[in-house]
Amino acid sequence: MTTTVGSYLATRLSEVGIENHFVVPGDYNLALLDKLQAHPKLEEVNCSNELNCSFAAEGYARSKGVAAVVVTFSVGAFSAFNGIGSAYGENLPVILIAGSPNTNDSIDHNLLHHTIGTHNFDYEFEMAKKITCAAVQIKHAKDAPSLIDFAIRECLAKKKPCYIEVPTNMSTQSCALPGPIEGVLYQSPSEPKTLTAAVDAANKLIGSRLKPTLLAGPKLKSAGAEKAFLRLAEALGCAVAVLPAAKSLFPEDHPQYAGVYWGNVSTKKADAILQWSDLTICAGCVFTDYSTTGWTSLQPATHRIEVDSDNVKFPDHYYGHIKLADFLDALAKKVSKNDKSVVEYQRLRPVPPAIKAAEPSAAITRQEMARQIQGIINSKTTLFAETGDSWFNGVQMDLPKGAKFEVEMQWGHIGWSVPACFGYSVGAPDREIVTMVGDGSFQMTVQEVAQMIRLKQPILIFLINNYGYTIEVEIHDGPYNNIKNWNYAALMEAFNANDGHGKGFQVKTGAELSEAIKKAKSNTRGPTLIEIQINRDDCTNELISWGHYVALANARPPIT
Ligand SMILES: Cc1ncc(Cn2nnc(CCOP(=O)(O)OP(=O)(O)O)c2C)c(N)n1
Ligand SMILES: [Mg+2]
Repeated sequence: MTTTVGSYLATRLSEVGIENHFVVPGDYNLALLDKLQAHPKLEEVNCSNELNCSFAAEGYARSKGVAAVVVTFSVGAFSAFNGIGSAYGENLPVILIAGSPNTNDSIDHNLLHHTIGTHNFDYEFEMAKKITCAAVQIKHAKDAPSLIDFAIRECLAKKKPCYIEVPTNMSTQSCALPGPIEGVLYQSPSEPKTLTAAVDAANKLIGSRLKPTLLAGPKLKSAGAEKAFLRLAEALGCAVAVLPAAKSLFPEDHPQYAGVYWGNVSTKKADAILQWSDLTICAGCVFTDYSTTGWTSLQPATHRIEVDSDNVKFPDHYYGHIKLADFLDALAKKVSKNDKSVVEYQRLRPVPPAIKAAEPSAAITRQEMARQIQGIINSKTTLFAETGDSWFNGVQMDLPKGAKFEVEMQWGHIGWSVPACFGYSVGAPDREIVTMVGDGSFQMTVQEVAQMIRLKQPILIFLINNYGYTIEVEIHDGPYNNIKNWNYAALMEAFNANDGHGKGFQVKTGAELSEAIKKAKSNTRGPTLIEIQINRDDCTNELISWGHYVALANARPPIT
C-alpha cells in the first residue's frame, strides 16, 4: 500500500492543523494543487498575487498557529519570499511550497520558462535556505516522506517558515504512507538540570532586588507562554508592561497592567515604572531600533533577565535548552510576592484624559477618528495596525478583555495588514476584524480586499488618507513621500463587480464617520472600507517623537 507525494504532503498539512492553504496557480504546481484540493479536509484559498498570498498565510498562522502557501517556481516564489521574510521575523510557522521544473529538464540540459534563463534551477532553493529554518527539494519520490516531515517538524519546533520544493512531475509519484503525526510534532522538553539552575538563579536575583517588574514581548505568543507569563505575574504581584508588538498578550484590564513600554512614546507611563524598577524580567522580548525608539529605551543589562524561546540570559550567566513557558511556570512556583512596583505604579498611573466628541460637522481629525474607533473595540475584536501612524493610533487603543492586537513591527512591510487580516479571518471567522491602514500601505496590497468580498468577510477597514507617507515624513521628509491620491471608497464598486457586498465610504467629518461605522456594523455579507480624509500633518505626537529618535539612530556616522 502506498500513497503519492502530493497526497503525503496534503495529509501532513491537514494533520498539523491546516484547513485552508493559500494559492496562486502556475504550470509548475497544478498537479500538486489537484492533490491538495483532493484531500477531504483541505480547501484552497485563491489570492490575487504571491506577495499577498504569502501575507495571507502569515495572517492565517497568527490565528491558526501554522499555514501553507503554494506558488509556482521563481515568478511566484520570489514574491512570496517577502511574506516568508515576515514570517521569519515574526516567528510564524509558514510552509512555503513551490512547484518547480520537471526533474528531467536539468538532466536534458534544457532551458525553461519562469527561470532566469540558465541551466541552473537550484537558485530558488539556495535563496530559500537563507530565509527559512529548513529548505528541501524533493528530487526523488522515495525521499519525499523524510524531507516533508523534516521540513514541517523544523517549522513547527522553531516557529519559523520552511520551504518545500516539489517538481512538477513529482506530486503524482508513489511514495510510502505517513506514520503517526506525533513523529513530526514531537519536541524535546527543557533539560531538567538546566531549568532548575536557571530558576534558582532567577529567584535569587529577584529576591536580591527591591522593585522587580515584568515586560512581555511578542515571542510569548509563538512560544505558547502567555498563560505561564500571567501565572508568574500574579505570583510576583509586580507591575507588568508589554512591548508594542506584544500588546494584548497580557490582559489590559488586569490590575497589574502598566501599559505599552516604548520608550518616550510609551502608553500609561509604562516607561516611568520600568525606569524606576531595578530588575525587569523580559519574557519573549525583541529589542530592535524600532521597539526601543532608536535605542533610547533599552534598560542596562544589569537590570534585565532575558527569557527567550529556548534560553535564559542573566547579566553574568546563560542557560540553554529551556522552554520559555517551562521557565516562567517553574519560577512562578518559587518567587515570593513583591508588589512594590505595582504600589508605586498606582501613584504614577495617569488619569486617562476624557476625550470629548468633536463637533459633528467639523473636519474630522485624527483624534476624533481614534475616539470613534476606540468606541467599537470589544472582546471579539482583533485590531490590525499597519506600519505608519496606525502603529501609534493602534498601540494607544484600550483593549477590553478578549480583544486581540496584530502588528508586523519586525518586518514592517507596508501593506501587510490587508492580506494578513484576510488570511487571519479565514483562520478565525468568529473574530471581528478591524484594520487601521494608511493610504500609502493600502496601495501596496489593495487587491486582497476583492478576496474579502469573494469570501464575504465582514472586515472593517479604516483607511487613513493623509495624502502620503506620513511616518516617513516624520523620519525624513522629501518629495518621495508624496503619493498619487486614489478614490479609495470607489474601489469597492470595482471589486464588487456584479456579485459582491463590499461597501465603501469616504468621510470628512465626525458625523459622517459615525454614520459610516453604523452602516459597517450592519454589513455582515462583506468588508466595509471607510476612507477617512485627514490633514497630512495630523498625526500622533508619538510618531513625531519616535520618528525623531529613529532618524537620529539611522544617521549615526560610521564607526571609523
Ligand atoms: C515594502 C515597504 N516599502 C517601503 C517601506 C518604507 N515605508 N514605511 N512606511 C511608509 C509609508 C507608510 O505610509 P502610510 O501607509 O500612508 O501611513 P501613514 O504614516 O499613516 O501616512 C513607507 C514608504 C516599507 N516599510 N515597506
Ligand atoms: Mg499616509
